Amino acid sequence: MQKFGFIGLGIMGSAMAKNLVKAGCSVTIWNRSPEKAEELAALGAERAATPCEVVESCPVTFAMLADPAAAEEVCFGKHGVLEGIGEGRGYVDMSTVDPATSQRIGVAVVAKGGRFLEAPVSGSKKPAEDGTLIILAAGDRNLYDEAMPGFEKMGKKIIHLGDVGKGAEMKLVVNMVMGGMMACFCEGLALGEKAGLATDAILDVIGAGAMANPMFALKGGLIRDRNFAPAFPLKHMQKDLRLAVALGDRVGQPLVASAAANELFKGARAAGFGDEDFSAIFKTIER
Ligand SMILES: NC(=O)C1=CN([C@@H]2O[C@H](COP(=O)(O)OP(=O)(O)OC[C@H]3O[C@@H](n4cnc5c(N)ncnc54)[C@H](OP(=O)(O)O)[C@@H]3O)[C@@H](O)[C@H]2O)C=CC1
Ligand SMILES: O=CC(=O)O
Repeated sequence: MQKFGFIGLGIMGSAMAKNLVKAGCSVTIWNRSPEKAEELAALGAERAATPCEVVESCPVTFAMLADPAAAEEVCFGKHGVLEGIGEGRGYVDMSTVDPATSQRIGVAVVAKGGRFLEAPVSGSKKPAEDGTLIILAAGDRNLYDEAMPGFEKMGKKIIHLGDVGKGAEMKLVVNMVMGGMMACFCEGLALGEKAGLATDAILDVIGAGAMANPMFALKGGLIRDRNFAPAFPLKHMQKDLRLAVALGDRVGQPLVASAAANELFKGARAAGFGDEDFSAIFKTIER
């Protein structure tokens, strides 16, 4: 039986870990808020008391955490990953973070004798539930091969992009595009509604042409129905835009539209919509 650890059981992590358990893997889990581990424990996952305990007891551990601060706390904090990682053990951080955070974690894990891979994912709650994520791995090749049986239960497309940092960069590029698209989409819907056009008619026209895409098809109806239940929390999209804009600074790429989208998402967070779906940017735009 394949054995994996899983740290971080939020919207994404709980669905991903569930797919490992359902596929018959032995999975040891930890989440900061213990109640989120209950459903998985009922399905047969083993609970650990700390991240340290998870990595100590598993050859390969996956993590899916909110942001750079969370990823660092779980790695460097008391009873964290670094206290348990030993010779040859693997740590695969699937959280969306900036390349520098990922590299810091990777260097520390390797210094303790462990192996490190970053593997952020593209695809939201439903693809996580369906095991159809796109996994953007980078780092230790042997660990990539060893983690593959786990990846195959979580994703439909798994790629290795090079050294640690490249997976994070790819993820930030993709999500920056997604955030900008959502902002423009919501402005279009709000403009159309104020001009007296029916939302269904706008969605129908967009869906029939070159701009048709699964995100607009899914989110369009939910925005029309004012359903902003979180699949991808708005606070995480703003974090991704912030990190993408910082990457633009670092490499000297102007990001005029994306910086504006970041400001919109910052405003939506300040308005209290951070825990709603990122499509709740519509509520800030329509006011
Ligand atoms: N939702 C989505 O559609 C997608 C999300 N992502 C990325 O995946 C990651 C997880 O997203 P998602 O599951 O939606 O987010 P959630 O907010 O649902 O879950 C975040 C997880 O991080 C944990 N966490 C936060 N802070 C800390 C901390 N200081 N110490 C320990 N654990 C902490 C939370 O623990 P607790 O339960 O205690 O709060 C929880 O397990 C993010 O980086 C996000 O950007 C990537 C692709 C799609
Ligand atoms: O990060 C979000 C996603 O849908 O991908």
